[in-house]
Amino acid sequence: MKHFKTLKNFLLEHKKRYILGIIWLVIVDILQLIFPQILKKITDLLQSNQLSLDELLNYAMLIMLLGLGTGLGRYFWRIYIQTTARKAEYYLRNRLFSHLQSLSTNYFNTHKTGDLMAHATNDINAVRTALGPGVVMIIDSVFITITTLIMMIKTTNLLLVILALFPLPFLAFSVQKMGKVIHKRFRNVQETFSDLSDRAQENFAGVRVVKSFVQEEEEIKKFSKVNKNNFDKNMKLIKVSGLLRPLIQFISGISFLIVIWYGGILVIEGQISLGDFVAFNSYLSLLVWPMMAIGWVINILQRGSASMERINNILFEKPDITDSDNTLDTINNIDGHITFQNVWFKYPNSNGYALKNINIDIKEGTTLGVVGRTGSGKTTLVNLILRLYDIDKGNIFIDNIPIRNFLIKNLRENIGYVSQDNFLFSTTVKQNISFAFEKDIDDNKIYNAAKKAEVYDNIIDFPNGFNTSLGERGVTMSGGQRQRTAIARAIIKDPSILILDDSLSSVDTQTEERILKNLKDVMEDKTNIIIAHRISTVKNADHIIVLDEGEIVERGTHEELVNNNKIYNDIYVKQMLEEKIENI
Ligand SMILES: Nc1ncnc2c1ncn2[C@@H]1O[C@H](COP(=O)(O)OP(=O)(O)OP(=O)(O)O)[C@@H](O)[C@H]1O
Repeated sequence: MKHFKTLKNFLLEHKKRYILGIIWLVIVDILQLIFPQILKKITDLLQSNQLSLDELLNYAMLIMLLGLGTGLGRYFWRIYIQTTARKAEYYLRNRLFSHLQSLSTNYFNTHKTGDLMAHATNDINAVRTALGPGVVMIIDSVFITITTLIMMIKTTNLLLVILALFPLPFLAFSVQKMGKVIHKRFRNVQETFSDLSDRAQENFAGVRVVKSFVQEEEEIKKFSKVNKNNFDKNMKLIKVSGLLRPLIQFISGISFLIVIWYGGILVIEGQISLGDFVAFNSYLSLLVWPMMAIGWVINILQRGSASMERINNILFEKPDITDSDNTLDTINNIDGHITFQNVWFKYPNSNGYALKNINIDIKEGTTLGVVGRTGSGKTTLVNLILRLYDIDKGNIFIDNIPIRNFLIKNLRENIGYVSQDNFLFSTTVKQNISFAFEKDIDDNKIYNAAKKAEVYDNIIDFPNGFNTSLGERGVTMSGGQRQRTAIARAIIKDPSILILDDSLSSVDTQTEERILKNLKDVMEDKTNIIIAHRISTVKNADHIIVLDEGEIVERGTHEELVNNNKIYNDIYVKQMLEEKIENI
């Protein structure tokens, strides 16, 4: 149970609700124990012909009141305990999500999204079940077992109690064992169901690929296989879960059989009254539930504890990239002078260096162009400026201050980054462009950014203009439209440093020219880094570097590099030729 320590503060804060819930639970149990005593009284009075109609009515009223009290009590303990368990679930899920947000990029490279989703759903559910039904079952079953046993002994004799209880531990044992198997099989069903929905979802999302490759039949076969797997796992589950109830009835039936046989003899011999016999049976049926509950609760607590341990493993994970003791939280504004000094960088879990001995000086207000073959280290270079990763050797300075001395939040707020994947959220176009702002901002600012990024005309053609939803339930943007929306999202921040990572690759050369012309005044007072495969994108940069296998192999202006006659010129000549062929 030590894993639940993480919830110590939450539980202390909510202990009052738990205590109130437990009080109601005990009240319900006590009321349940009175019921067999009334039955005993009625039976004995009936047998001796001493019960008047009025008295019978009184007893009936009493039974009704008891039922009402039990119902009310059950409602209240549910309100106190179950709602607190739900609160714990809410608290834990929020805590897990905000902790995951604080973890570094590399954590998400090494952990599968599906696993993280499982922690956020299955594991948190298991913890909630332990804190809700788990707590109730333990207290309820212990209290009811002890008190019922006392009442049974008081009502009849010890031998009858021992004989009647003899089969019940088997009940607890079977429920515990079968519960384990049922849970395992249920998990298998859940897994196959998630395979099933993954396959269906992928197929609908990739319907164009499926149709263009004429793979419909093949996909139907594959789906049918996963569906069959789910069906088989469900069958396996039903085989065990269907057995549980008859088994419980069988084992408890043996107890009742013993009571009827031996208890009957005691009544015939006059050692106990008929009322005692009826009350005893009633107590016995009260005991069946706690015996089952003990079996269940062992599994629930074990599962809850294992899930809490898995959640703790995430909660105790420390982010790799953090603010250091030398952080200067007073620097809010960055001018944008970026210096790389003998920088070496290797990705975690990777053998070779992705960047080797990089030296660059990008003066504020200037533009650096970065070209190079795919995999040469261009994106890695900007990842380091954003501190998505920390360098292994050398120094990176911004405004002559080591990059680690900036608050990460301040550093990133001063950078407008258009990433290569141009990820957009499934919200409206407006919300995507104003993503960096917590509050609503002036619509004109959004329109202006969209105009600068040359996407305004496309957006106003969408069904709801800037309020159009994107993603599965909205419009699907073309690659070029996505790129330009991502540019608008970055420039609206008016950052000191603007980074465009291959952000104009999906637009034609004329649109590219227009965007660059529009961005000219945006870029004028900023430090800009433009990564591109196309020379036309970077040719006007103040300084261009060529990366190859993590090293800077050429540097200079466009004219200097063309005259150099090396990699840059090769790419340039090839692209000029391609353009000429296209224009023929
Ligand atoms: N998270 C990562 N873990 C390990 N290696 C990585 C990771 N990201 C990139 N790399 C490797 O680092 C090298 C540089 O990658 P990078 O993405 O910087 O190249 P790039 O020049 O931007 O390529 P492209 O033009 O295709 O975008 C590549 O060999 C790549 O495989």
